[in-house]
Amino acid sequence: MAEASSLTLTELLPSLINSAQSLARPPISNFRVAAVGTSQSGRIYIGVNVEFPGLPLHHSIHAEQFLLTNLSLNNEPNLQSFAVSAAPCGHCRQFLQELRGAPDIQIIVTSEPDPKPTPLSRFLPYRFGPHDLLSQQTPLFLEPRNNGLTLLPLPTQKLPNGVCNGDTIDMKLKIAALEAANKSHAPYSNSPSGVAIVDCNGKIYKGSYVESAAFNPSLGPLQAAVVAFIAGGGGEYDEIVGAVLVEKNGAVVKQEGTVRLLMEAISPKCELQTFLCYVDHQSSI
Ligand SMILES: O=c1ccn([C@H]2C[C@H](O)[C@@H](CO)O2)c(=O)[nH]1
Ligand SMILES: [Zn+2]
Repeated sequence: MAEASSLTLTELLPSLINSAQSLARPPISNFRVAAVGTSQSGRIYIGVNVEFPGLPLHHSIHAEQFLLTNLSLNNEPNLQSFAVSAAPCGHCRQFLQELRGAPDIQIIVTSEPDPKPTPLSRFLPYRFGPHDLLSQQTPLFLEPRNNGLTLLPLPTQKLPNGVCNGDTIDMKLKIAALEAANKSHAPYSNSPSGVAIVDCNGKIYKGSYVESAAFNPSLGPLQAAVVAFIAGGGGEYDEIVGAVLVEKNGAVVKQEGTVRLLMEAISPKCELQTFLCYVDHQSSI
């Protein structure tokens, strides 16, 4: 499309915003936000906002967070530029800092009178970010990582109340959740986690927890799995019939309670099981 209209990929992105907006799920605000971005691979990804009635607003997914999660699900190594239907909020400007080279990401705000690519550094000068807390060597979000987690319990491990390591849930779902936890970007708390959900057709969607250096804009693992569900063509949330959360034994950040809360709000009949995992130091990078 870009070639046919003699545009660069970045210049093409605004023309995709309207159709992407139709995928937003904002039953509280009725305000549809779409973000459409491209990576160095030249593929184009969308993001939309998602709101959950019956829960506090901080459970919402912003369009820009959806876009970054979508890039991660597709193993894209970076985000070059994106168009967005309204100016990115402070929370999203902060969340974008998790990417290496964040200041150079080009943003086009299509609601502006004269939309043109503007670097993120103009939207958020004096940035606080991963460089304030991590060493240069720590992988950032979208960079390859393996948290080296395994489901094998230590022989002396006693499981907390309500958590069982039984085998009633499909092994495939459990392995998918472990894979998601191994990809989780949680360098600030060292508490990676992942969720896998399965719909009534047996299709599995994975979501990895993503932390922000500023903590509050972090995105939970079930939110990330919901992004995979929507981006993967999922319909109503009550089609989600099974879910597994994998989180680290003894982690300082725990997801169980919050994941259960969100799951009960979107698909009350869905069975959710939590499994603890352990670090295998030999396989972590
Ligand atoms: O940068 C922003 C700002 C707002 N929203 C969404 C969040 C909520 O669903 C709605 C109203 O704030 O718009 C985004 O997706 N991105
Ligand atoms: Zn935002």
